[in-house]
Amino acid sequence: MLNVANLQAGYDETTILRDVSIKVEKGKIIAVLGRNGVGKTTLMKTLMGLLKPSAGDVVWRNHSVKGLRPEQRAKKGIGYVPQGRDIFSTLTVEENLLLGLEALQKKPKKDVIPSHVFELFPVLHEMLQRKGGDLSGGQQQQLAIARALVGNPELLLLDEPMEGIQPSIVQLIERVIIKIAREQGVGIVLVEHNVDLALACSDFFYILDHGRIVAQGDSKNVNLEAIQKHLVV
Ligand SMILES: Nc1ncnc2c1ncn2[C@@H]1O[C@H](COP(=O)(O)OP(=O)(O)OP(=O)(O)O)[C@@H](O)[C@H]1O
Repeated sequence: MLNVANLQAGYDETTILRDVSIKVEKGKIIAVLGRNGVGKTTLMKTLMGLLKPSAGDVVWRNHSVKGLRPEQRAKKGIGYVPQGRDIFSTLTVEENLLLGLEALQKKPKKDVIPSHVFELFPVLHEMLQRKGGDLSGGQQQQLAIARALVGNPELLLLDEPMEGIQPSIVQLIERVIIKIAREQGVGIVLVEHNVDLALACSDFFYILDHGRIVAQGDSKNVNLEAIQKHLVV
């Protein structure tokens, strides 16, 4: 589904990502691991089109999306939940969710939030009229993921969705990620600091170090000792 080949990207004159190649198959969860500042968010931004690569290609369903803007990529089925949630705090939960419809290729005649989103995150249904900014951190994170799901993505980019969230919500988000991958065939790229958590809910992992992929493999068959040197500070 997603084929990233020899990607190079960064900010102004600074190159951060070098020769990064990753693949994401339908219904598979890919974890991207690495210490602070190694380029995980830069990779996500480049996949979404917020940063322009200086070399390499991003191929989505057999077509390069390198020249497409973020909203064009969203319409092609790529959903993005940035680090730090990024919900609209002055809009209600319902208004935030309705914005997710903008990502649909064909907008429905009537603006309706698909009910499966509330099955995954029941608390959002109870809080439809509450302002986004008045939700707890965990609720805001659920709202951010739910808003991306309203756009019916086939690929979901999640940048540290469990960061700073209480364990029960972490478990809920983990269950949701696995469910949408297995049942809806959504491919997922998950950036996550907690190695145990990332490996437990992913199928395949990549480790970034200084902007390069330095290790990769099957998440269920990891030599933890071998990867530790890329992860400990
Ligand atoms: N807007 C920017 N302009 C210039 N440099 C940036 C910018 N954003 C990030 N960087 C730099 O790019 C490098 C990679 O940052 P990035 O946010 O991709 O790392 P990360 O692996 O996601 O880190 P973390 O785990 O802390 O979120 C860092 O050295 C960072 O300082």
